[in-house]
Amino acid sequence: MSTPAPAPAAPPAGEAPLAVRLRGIGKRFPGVIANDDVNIDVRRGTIHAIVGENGAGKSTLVKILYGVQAPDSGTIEISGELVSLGSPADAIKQGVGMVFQHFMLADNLTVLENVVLGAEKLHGIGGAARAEIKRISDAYGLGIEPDHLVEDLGVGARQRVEILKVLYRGARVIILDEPTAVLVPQEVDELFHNLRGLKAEGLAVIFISHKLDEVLSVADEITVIRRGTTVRTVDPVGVTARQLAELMVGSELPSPSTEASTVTDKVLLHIAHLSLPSPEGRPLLDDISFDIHKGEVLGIAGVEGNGQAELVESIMGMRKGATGDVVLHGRDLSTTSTRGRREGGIGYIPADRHRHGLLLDAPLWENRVLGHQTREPSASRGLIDKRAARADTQRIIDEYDVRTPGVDTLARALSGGNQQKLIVGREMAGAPILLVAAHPTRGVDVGAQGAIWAHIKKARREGLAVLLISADLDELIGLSDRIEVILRGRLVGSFDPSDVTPQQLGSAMTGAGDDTTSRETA
Ligand SMILES: Nc1ncnc2c1ncn2[C@@H]1O[C@H](COP(=O)(O)OP(=O)(O)OP(=O)(O)O)[C@@H](O)[C@H]1O
Repeated sequence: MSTPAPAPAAPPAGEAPLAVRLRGIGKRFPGVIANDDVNIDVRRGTIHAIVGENGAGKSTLVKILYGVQAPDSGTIEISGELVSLGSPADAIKQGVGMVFQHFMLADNLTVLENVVLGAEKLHGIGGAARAEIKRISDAYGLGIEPDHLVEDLGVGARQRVEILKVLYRGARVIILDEPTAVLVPQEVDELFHNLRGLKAEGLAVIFISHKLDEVLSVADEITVIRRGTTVRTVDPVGVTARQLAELMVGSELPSPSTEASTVTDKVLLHIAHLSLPSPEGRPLLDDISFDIHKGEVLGIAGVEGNGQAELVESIMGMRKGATGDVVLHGRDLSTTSTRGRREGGIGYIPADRHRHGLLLDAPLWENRVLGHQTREPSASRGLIDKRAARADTQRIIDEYDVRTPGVDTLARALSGGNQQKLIVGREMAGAPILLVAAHPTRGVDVGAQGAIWAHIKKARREGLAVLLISADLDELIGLSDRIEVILRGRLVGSFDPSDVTPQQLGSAMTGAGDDTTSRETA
């Protein structure tokens, strides 16, 4: 798909040749300019981070570079050659690969099967493919075994399989979309070690992240995008996270404030002996008991896949087969429907906003009503009050700074972080007694994250109880009054957030130092 290339410009002395040059990239959606004159140079052998607020246009830009979306204007050069990328297949042909945040691996297949799927022509599906996987794994220190089943791998290893898959297809430019969002600190270190290995071999790594400290520790260059336009590309040396954030938002950030505890002795949520069997035998939840008090935030730390999703869904009445007591404010809800639990006063921010949180093809005001069909202001006397729902949606848009043309925009058209802000605003709107929040700020930029924390803290001051699940350990430590660690469906340790480091939590989460570390087989 490449058009005749102009002669590549000679690289300036002392600088590596360009892997990618984006010039004047523009992309519009109805009512929104997602990219407007974006210019980025990415050199070979470097790690290049892209940062910006929610809705700034980062995903749109990398989707254009990966051939998922066509730009309205601008040019893309790969290794000095002008290219036209009509599809991901075109991008892969040009040596551009992408690792998405949601892994796309089939659990019940082996690493080898996953890697060769769709790329059988390269090295077949047998010995040659296996040898190539081993070669790549060794060359970049990925530690991947071709014959392991993907379902037996942890999150970090799955991500390395995704990276290997892209390398197997010959990528020289690798794009990663928020790769650290699901990793514990130790895994982040490993990933960064791997990324440095890729760059040492002359590859270019482009990654999007909202975690500015991480960006500063690993990137060679950082491009800041604001409202669709490149603000500047900076050298991380000598720049602070705060300065980066200020470049992102175009103004100074308020300082974060710490707050005194508001925990009372009144129990609002009482969970006793909550268990959930799995079809294979090993319980998904094993005899979990805890209380959350009025004005208390209980944080749950755990490596993804250790029961936190099941815990939340059991408390919300979404899991058949769960046993044990769920008592809210003295009322036994153990056999009550999900709707009944919500009406009883539980606000719910689900982990998977696309599956449980939003109707993507419905406008924002209908999404405001979702799950709140029977309550004011979206309903009165049992009927949906469209006008009130629209007005309240506009209030959420204003208060939570949801970047969108208006209440009639489809949820699908919002950037990930802005979808999340809408959900948080909706769930807080019902004045819940208890907020069950799974990853409330996942994919949300630092400014909006601070705003969501402030909303949660304010509600906590007013007596809200919160069950907080988060993969972001700084968030858990900063918001919680108490942290419990979940490992293989059991609560295995309790920590005081004022006295624990992310590294200590990370160790407890992986079971490091205790003899239950090895994975039990079902
Ligand atoms: N398919 C689409 N239809 C309409 N609007 C869209 C579409 N995709 C993105 N947008 C809009 O384009 C803008 C940029 O979105 P994009 O997803 O690129 O932002 P982002 O910087 O990746 O944000 P986040 O950090 O929240 O993921 C947003 O205003 C978004 O609402």
